Amino acid sequence: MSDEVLIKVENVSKKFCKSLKQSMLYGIEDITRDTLNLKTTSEILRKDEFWAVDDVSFEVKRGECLGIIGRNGAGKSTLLKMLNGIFMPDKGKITIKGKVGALIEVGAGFHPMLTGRENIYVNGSILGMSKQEIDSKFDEIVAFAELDEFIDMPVKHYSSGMYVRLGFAIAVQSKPDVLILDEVLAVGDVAFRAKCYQRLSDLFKNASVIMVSHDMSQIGQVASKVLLLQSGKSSTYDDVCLGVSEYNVENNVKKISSNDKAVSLGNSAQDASIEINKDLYYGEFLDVIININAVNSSQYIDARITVYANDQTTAFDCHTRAHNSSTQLIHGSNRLRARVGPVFLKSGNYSLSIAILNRENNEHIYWGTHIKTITVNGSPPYGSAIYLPKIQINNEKIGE
Ligand SMILES: Nc1ncnc2c1ncn2[C@@H]1O[C@H](COP(=O)(O)OP(=O)(O)OP(=O)(O)O)[C@@H](O)[C@H]1O
Repeated sequence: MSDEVLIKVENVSKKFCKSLKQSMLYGIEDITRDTLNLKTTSEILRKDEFWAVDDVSFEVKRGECLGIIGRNGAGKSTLLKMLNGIFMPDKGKITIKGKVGALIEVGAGFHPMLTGRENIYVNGSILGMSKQEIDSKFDEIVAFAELDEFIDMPVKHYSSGMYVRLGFAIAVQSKPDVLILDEVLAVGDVAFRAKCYQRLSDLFKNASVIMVSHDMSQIGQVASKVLLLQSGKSSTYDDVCLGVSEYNVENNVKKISSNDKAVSLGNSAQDASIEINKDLYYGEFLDVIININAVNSSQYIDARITVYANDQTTAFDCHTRAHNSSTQLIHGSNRLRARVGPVFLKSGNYSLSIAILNRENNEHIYWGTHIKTITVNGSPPYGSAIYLPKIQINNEKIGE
C-alpha cells in the first residue's frame, strides 16, 4: 500500500426531504435565493428534511479497500452517489484523484438499445479508454464477462447477472485509480464472484476501492478497513472484524463472548463451538465440526469456509452452494460437519474463517473470522497445485 491518498472525504453531509411537495417548494425557494444572490439554507434542516449522510469523513489510500456497511437506509448509496458525482454534498468536500470507475446500479451507464459490443465502446470511452485501447482489450472484456454468444444482442435483453458481468469487465479493464462498487456483485453467481474477487485483488495493488456490501464474509475477505454508517453518521474501523462485529451487534447478532470480537451468532442460534483436525497432510480432507444450539425451527443452511495464508492472502474460499450441498439446522443441538478437500496447500500454517448461512435469505447464523488455525504438512517440493477444494455439509444429528 502506498501513502498516496486518492479519496478524501471531509465532513460531507447530504440532506433529503421526506415530503415530495415540500421538497419541490424548497427547490423553488433555493433557485429564487440563488438567482437573487441571497444566502442559501443548504446547511440547516427545514421542516421534513433529514440528513441522509451526516458529517462523514475518511481517506482511502492507493492499495486500500474501504468496505462500507450499514443497515437499509443508513446512507450507503447516497454516499456512493456523492463520490461518483451524481449528487452534490450540501456540506463538506470530496477530493478524488485519478481515473474513476464505478458500478453503482445494475445496468446504469448502458444504453438499452445498443448491443453489448456497442456498449463496450461507449462505456469504455466514458471511463477514459481510447478506441485503440478498447480494440486491444475487447476480446479480454468479452471473455471475462463470458458473453461471447450474446455480445451482439441489445443489452435490454440481458439478465441482471449479464449486465453486472459486462459492467465489471469493462470497469476493471479501464484500469481505474478509484473503483466504486455498490452491492452489484451480489447479483453474479458464485463462480463469477470468485473471479471478480481475484481480479479485484490484482487491482488493489494500484487502486483505491470502495465497496458497499451486506455480505459480511465478503467484507471480511476483501476490505482493508470498514466504514459503518448508522442513520447517516459514520464510524471508521481499521480493524475489519471490529467494524463487522459492531454491525452485527446493531443487527441483533450476538457475540459469543465479549472478549472474542471475531465470533458472532445470528438470532436463530444460542451458542456454538468449533472442532477441527488441526494437522493435515497435503491432499487430505479438512473436517470442520460446528456444534450449534438452534432456537428456531428447521432451516436449510450453507457453509462458507475461507482459508488464509500467513500473509493474510486468501488461499481458497469455498461455499457449499457452489457444490450443491446443503443440510438442515434443526431446533436444539446440531452437529454440522463441513468436509473440505482434498486440500492441496503448501506446507505451513493457515487461518480459517467459517460462516453458516441461512440458504433462503443469506443471513448469518454463525460467523467466525480467523477462528481456527491449521497446519498443512508434507507438500511436494515442486509447490502446491492450484485447485479449489470441494465442500460438503451434513448434520450428524439428523443423519443426512
Ligand atoms: N432521492 C431521495 N429523496 C428522498 N430521500 C431519499 C432519496 N434517496 C435516498 N433517500 C433516503 O435517504 C436515506 C438513505 O438512503 P440510501 O439509499 O443512501 O440508504 P442505503 O444505506 O444505501 O440503503 P440500502 O441498504 O437499502 O440500499 C433513506 O432514508 C432513503 O429513504
